[in-house]
Amino acid sequence: MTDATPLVLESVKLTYPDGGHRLTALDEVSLTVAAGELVAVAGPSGSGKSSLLAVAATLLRPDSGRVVVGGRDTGPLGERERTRLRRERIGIVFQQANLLASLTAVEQLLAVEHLRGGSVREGRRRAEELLESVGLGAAQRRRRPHELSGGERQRVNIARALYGGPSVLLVDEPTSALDRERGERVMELLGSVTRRHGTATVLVTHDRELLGRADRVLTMTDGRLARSAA
Ligand SMILES: Nc1ncnc2c1ncn2[C@@H]1O[C@H](COP(=O)(O)OP(=O)(O)OP(=O)(O)O)[C@@H](O)[C@H]1O
Repeated sequence: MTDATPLVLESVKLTYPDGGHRLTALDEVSLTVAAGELVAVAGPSGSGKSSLLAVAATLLRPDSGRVVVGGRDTGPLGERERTRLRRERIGIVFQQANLLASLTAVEQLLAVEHLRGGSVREGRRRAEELLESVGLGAAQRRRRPHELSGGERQRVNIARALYGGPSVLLVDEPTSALDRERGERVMELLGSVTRRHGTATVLVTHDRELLGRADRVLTMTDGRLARSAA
């Protein structure tokens, strides 16, 4: 493990094809996130928030600029190395909890262990502990996604993202499917998870009311990132 800054984006530009032109989704975006820091990125629909996460997750390559994870410039890495880096360093929580319908909560996490080629017995203990730490009781840990509430599913999703011990946690609209109270509780959880696990966490949302738990709030407007006035 290195103690380099977990996540640094330097002058990142990302464009998509748009008819005969290119649409600029990220316009010279720079961002540094320290271990144990929760950064929230707010901004209207289409401003580039998901694109920011996709680039930080090394799922998309920027047109220019650098994405540095744990001190390592990801630009020169091939696809296989990027996949390994993601598996070892980056936890991703998508908008909808994309859990596998036939697996219990514990098994969702064990599926990650399986991908990593690790020990299932060790994995089971870790899965139980992580699920407990995000607030899921023993009975809930045995349930399949359709037997859990939206907030509980999102907790499973967060526990699964933490399973590999990531130094970077990227979270896309974690509360969009939840009512206000459950949304606030998930935000509270993300704050405590960030501190407990020491992750560099970036959370994007269009919901400004949920930003109170963040250490820093940034605003995305037309692909540009700026410190929020409020
Ligand atoms: N694969 C793609 N191809 C072309 N254009 C895209 C693609 N993905 C996103 N865009 C465009 O890039 C811009 C930024 O999109 P992005 O999804 O990053 O915004 P967002 O802030 O996450 O929006 P939302 O809050 O609605 O999820 C938008 O104009 C969008 O239409």
